[in-house]
Amino acid sequence: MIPAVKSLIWQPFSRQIRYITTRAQTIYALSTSPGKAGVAVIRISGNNARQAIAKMTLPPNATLSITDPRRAYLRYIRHPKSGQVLDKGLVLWFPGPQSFTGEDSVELHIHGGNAVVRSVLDALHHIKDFRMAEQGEFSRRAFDNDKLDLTELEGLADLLNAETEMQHRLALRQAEGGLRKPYEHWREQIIKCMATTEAVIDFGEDESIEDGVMDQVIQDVDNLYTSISSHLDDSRVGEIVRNGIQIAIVGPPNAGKSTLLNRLAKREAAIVSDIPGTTRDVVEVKLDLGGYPVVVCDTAGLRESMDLIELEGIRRAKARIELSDIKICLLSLENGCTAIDPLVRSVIDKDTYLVLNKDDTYNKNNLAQLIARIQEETGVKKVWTMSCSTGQGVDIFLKQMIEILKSKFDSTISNPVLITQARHREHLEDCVSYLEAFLSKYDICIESSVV
Ligand SMILES: Nc1nc2c(ncn2[C@@H]2O[C@H](COP(=O)(O)OP(=O)(O)OP(=O)(O)O)[C@@H](O)[C@H]2O)c(=O)[nH]1
Ligand SMILES: [K+]
Ligand SMILES: [Mg+2]
Repeated sequence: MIPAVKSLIWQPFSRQIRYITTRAQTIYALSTSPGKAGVAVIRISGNNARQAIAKMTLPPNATLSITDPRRAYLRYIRHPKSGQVLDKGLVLWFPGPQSFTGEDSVELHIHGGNAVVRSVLDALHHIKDFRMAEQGEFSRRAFDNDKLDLTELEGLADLLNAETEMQHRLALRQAEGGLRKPYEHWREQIIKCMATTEAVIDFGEDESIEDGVMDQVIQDVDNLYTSISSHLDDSRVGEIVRNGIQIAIVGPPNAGKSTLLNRLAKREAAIVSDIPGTTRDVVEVKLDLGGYPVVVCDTAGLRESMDLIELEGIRRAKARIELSDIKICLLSLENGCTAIDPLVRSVIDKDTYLVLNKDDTYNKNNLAQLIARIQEETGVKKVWTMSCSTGQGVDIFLKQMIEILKSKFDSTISNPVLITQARHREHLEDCVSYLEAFLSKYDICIESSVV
């Protein structure tokens, strides 16, 4: 056989064999994070997991005493070859399929010292067909054994990465099947419609196919089209909350943008100076604002410039502004906010909130008139005055910003199913376009048959 053809046939087959043999192995890993801790959990999963109990907890020639599933037994943990005691801890037995992976599993809860953990992991390596798990392998096995589907696995990964209350809520819902249930329902409906349509194509003239079955299919496809389209029409809230709400601080040079960022971050994240054009790169800070994950970006001051590096900074600022969900435009009260630079004007839109900074330098007599004039000129809904250097007005600003986030995202977050990944959105968009194509083609068929 030509070698290239042979390898084409052999390769997938050998990959398959490798997969089957690795599946037969029992895997183990530290499930808690490494480092000093009161307790560390080592998880073992696979056909021979129970051997770990026999080989690691008993003195030689003793009988196996761990019998009840999901019950904690306090035992000495020993080296399987030498019998040397490595630690004393809890041993739990989870017979498959009632375990996370669906396979026989064992958990060892030992002391969380580096040397203890390392010695137990080393000891497990001495049991035949036991090996260290690869990254994500426990979840992979749970998936292969139908314990979790892909959306639940993604939810689980998001749950582990969740840093704020909203991300936690969203991920928990998904990990518990929040997306699986509607997606599974839609899938079943689509398969039913396809099966009926194919039956009509193949046996349409048979008397066994009742009249009007295609009308029902059209109705079902129409309903599917409406539900999936409305699921897609969510202003991308799920993806925004999962990845963090992007807030850009924009404005002319020296307005105090970097001073505001540092105050929000409670550290010197960006350089502050009285030289206009100090910030060039986009400086990002992650914050938790009232449970919402937020990424605040400080950007270069917007103005006409001849300086090539400053121009590059302005280009980067504009690109980031484009991607942001919310903009905070800072103007300085130091010069009385007499005129707004056209470049700054051009980035102000309905998602922009205005902050008049350096309140401490301003004579407040005609502040109300000034705010009214700026609001009229820019059309922004909300204007705050504050002093980023003294902190005056910053707390009120933050409190009201949280209210704005709530009104923007809360009602949608309480929606039981939200798309959290771009991949889900792409597939759903494809699905909607196929349903649409089916509906429009079917219309043509009906029209031509009427003619
Ligand atoms: N009086 C007063 N000075 C402030 C206030 N906020 C910032 N400043 C000063 O204004 C100057 C400019 O501040 P920055 O934070 O560097 O301004 P920026 O908008 O980031 O400037 P660029 O990065 O150059 O665009 C610094 O000297 C700050 O100390 C404020 O509320 N009151
Ligand atoms: K500056
Ligand atoms: Mg700056």
